Amino acid sequence: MSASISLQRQITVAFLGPRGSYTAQVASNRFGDSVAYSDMPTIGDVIKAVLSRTCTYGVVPIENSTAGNVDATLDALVKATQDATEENKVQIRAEHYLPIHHCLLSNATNKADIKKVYSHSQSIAQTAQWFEANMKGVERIAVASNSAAAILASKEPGAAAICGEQCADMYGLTILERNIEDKKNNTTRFFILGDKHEPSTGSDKSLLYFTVDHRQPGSLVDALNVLKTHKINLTKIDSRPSGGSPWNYFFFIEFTGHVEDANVKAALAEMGQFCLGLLFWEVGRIRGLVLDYGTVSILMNK
Ligand SMILES: O=C(O)C(=O)C[C@]1(C(=O)O)C=C[C@@H](O)C=C1
Repeated sequence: MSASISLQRQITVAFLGPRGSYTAQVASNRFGDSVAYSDMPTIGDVIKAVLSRTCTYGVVPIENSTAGNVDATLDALVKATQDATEENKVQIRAEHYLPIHHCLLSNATNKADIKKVYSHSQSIAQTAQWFEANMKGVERIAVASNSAAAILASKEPGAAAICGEQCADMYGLTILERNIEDKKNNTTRFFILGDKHEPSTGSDKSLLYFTVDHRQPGSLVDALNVLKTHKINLTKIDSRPSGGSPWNYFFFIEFTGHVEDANVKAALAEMGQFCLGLLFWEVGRIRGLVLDYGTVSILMNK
């Protein structure tokens, strides 16, 4: 066996399982056949597997074009940066966009026999109008993933799942409807996570989170204004409850640039004075994850 193959065999990729999830599809698109895969019951477990080095890489959904953020991922990324040590960190290695076309799968051969439908909460939200128009009043139950929903539907008469068509053969289900997503360009963005990031390539994105003094008028504007001064382009902003006192928030920002770029370094150092309550990561009271636009071959050569 060649050295490079034996090296690749040691690579393990964690994904939100069971087999057949969209996250599994992204993992397979990015890493192919020569790595080992490990399916995890929750998004938090995928991120923990990367942090603990049980797995080399992890794949998690971050947002959907119809239903918005996957909050479980944002929350678990915060937890991972808080649990990180100097040696063990989680970084975002790449992003991946997957068009999502949901099917309705069941043991039943007729939609009229379906009494309940399992799926991930994201997929329930992405098909809400279709259900209103076509299966009004049928109970929908959120479970940990779409493929977990397919397994439940395969064991229960009168149950169905919203999931990808790949689950039909895998779990012996019939495709009753295809393309039931409300928006035809429905797309989910995923992060590929690893233990470190690439050096700056000149075409990177970064994700930071921080909190500000909420009693101080303009504190968020002050923090963001630093990015403007350094000509850093914001691509996304979100907030989540900080988990500490009620009505305090973590702000998440994505911007084009890399933590090693001179203007980003300078901006983060300045932003520190407007941010509160977090331990230092690279600079200031800000924690950050660099989102590399690395290709999978770069990832696997590491
Ligand atoms: O990977 C899966 O199949 C999932 O169940 C997760 C998930 C998500 O959380 O966004 C992934 C993509 C789809 O947008 C719907 C659900």
